[in-house]
This record gives sequence, C-alpha cells and structure tokens, in this order.
Amino acid sequence: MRKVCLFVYNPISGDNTIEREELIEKLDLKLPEYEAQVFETTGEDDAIKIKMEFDRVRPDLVMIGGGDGTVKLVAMALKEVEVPLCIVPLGSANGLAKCMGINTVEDAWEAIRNFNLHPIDAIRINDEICLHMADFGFNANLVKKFESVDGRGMLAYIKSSLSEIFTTEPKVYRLNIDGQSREVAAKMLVIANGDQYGTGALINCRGKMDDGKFEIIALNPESAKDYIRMTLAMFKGDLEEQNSSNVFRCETCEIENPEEVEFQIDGETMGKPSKVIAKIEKAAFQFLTSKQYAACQKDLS
Ligand SMILES: Nc1ncnc2c1ncn2[C@@H]1O[C@H](COP(=O)(O)OP(=O)(O)OP(=O)(O)O)[C@@H](O)[C@H]1O
Repeated sequence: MRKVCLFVYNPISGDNTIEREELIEKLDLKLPEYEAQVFETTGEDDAIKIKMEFDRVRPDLVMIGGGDGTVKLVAMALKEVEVPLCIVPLGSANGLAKCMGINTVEDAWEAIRNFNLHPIDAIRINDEICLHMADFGFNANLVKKFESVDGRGMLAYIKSSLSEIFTTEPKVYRLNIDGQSREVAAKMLVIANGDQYGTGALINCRGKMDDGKFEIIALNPESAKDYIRMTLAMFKGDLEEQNSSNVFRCETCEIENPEEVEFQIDGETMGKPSKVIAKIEKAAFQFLTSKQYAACQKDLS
C-alpha cells in the first residue's frame, strides 16, 4: 500500500514559478511510493484548517510547499503531533530550508528519498513559534515594507539590501538572560535558531538547530569600515569575531523594547511589542534534512 503524504501548498509564496499541478506531477514521478493529498492555504485560519486536514488524512509525511511563513503556519498547526516534515522551498527567500541544506525543489525530493530525519528545536516567542529567525530593527522594517507592496518575489532582493543597516539609528534593548539584566544598543537585534538568511548571509555562524539553545545577535556597525567588515564576515562565517556584533547564547531570554521597534518572526510582521519572552523548545519538530545539513554541522563543531 502507498504511504500518504499531506502536501501543504501556499499558492502565493515566492514567484509562483511552479504551479500546483506541475508539482503534483513531479511528486508522482519522483516519489511513487507516496500518494499526495494537497491542501492549499488561503491566508485565513490556515493553522486550524491544516490541523483538521491532518486529522482527516493521517499522513505518514507532511510536505510544506512555501516559504518560511508557510513552514511557521504548519509548525503552529502540528506542534502537538509527531510526524516527519519536509520543506519544498517555494518561497522567495527560503532561509529555513537553506539552513537544512535544502536549496532547491530537487533537494527536497532527495531528502525524502534518503529520509534523513533530524530533530529541530523551535523558539517559543510569546505565543508564537519561531523556527528560523526573528528580529527587531531594520530587517523587520523591510519585511513590513515588502508586505505592503505587490510582487512577493522581490523579497529576496529586499532582504539582501543589507546596506540599509548603515542609515538606521541604533536602538536600546534590555535583555534579561539567566537573571542578569543588560542594555544593548543595536541597529538590528536577531533571535536566531538557524545559521543563515535566505541570501546565504551567515548571521549566526555557530548556530545549531538541535543544541537546545538559541542565539541573540546584536549588530551595531558604526562606521563604513565596520559595515564592510560585518558584510564580509557574514559571507565568511566569522561574524562573532567582529567588534560590531555581540552574541549571547541562551535557553530563555526576556527582551524589552522600550523604543517600540518593529519586530518580525520568520518573515511575518509582529508589530512593535514592548516585551518578548523567548524560550527554546528542544527537538520540537522532526524535519527531513539534506546530506549537506550534516556536513555543515560537522564544519561548525
Ligand atoms: N492563498 C493565500 N492568499 C494570501 N495569502 C496567503 C495564502 N496562503 C498563505 N498566505 C500567507 O502567506 C504567508 C506566508 O508566505 P511565505 O513566507 O511562505 O512566502 P514568501 O514570503 O514568499 O517566502 P519567504 O518567507 O521564504 O521569503 C503567510 O502570511 C500566509 O498567511
């Protein structure tokens, strides 16, 4: 008997270059042992509907065709159940998929064939789940700007415009980690589970998604030299060694945002919360990763 896979498909993710029918054809071809049940997201109450569809279909595998926001939706919907998840990167940036070594749709088929199942931590931020990155500051502003314009494929481009950090003023945040309180000034304050953005920028080069910890990264480049060094370090993977960045590794952290800076989680805007509480949830999900994911983890240890 064929195994059943629930394919959650977001029709508006990314550039819409692959149509739903084309995907199903590919799925039949590449993974003949699975029978796919497709659930298309609508943008309204999707988490509740995905859970209902899951209960109806009882799949052996859930594939997520979309970007980080769609993965977040599925994670919120299925946080109480144990089922293998696999991302089919159809978003515009696909930062989380890239952290798992899944850069293309082909990589996703391969990950399913190899079935390399990996526990992945989640960060509970207030009532939300973050699997990839959340941040205060200029990136959250970019995400907000993007949501108000047409053409989602522009996101990758906008997200790569790191230069905007240069003109941003630093803001003060109050961090409370292990009972110790400190103030940091930063142009961008990141809460990171993954290691890289969809552009390949390594914001959290020592970040591992299965170590029961997350990182807070405060970026505050002040001069043109700082900015250039920081940008190069993001591609070399040694951002932690730069003076303009400060990294805190933790299991829980309370962040006060007295200047009411914009906040985003996995590409979804969250307004300007005055305080967030972030807490790691170790091995919250089981994801299929590519072989490259294991290789990358070895390099970092
Ligand atoms: N049918 C739909 N119509 C409108 N919005 C939708 C629909 N389905 C899902 N959404 C919304 O799409 C968003 C998620 O998009 P997602 O992040 O996956 O794509 P992306 O922004 O192109 O990718 P990435 O995060 O990788 O840049 C969520 O806010 C979700 O509510």
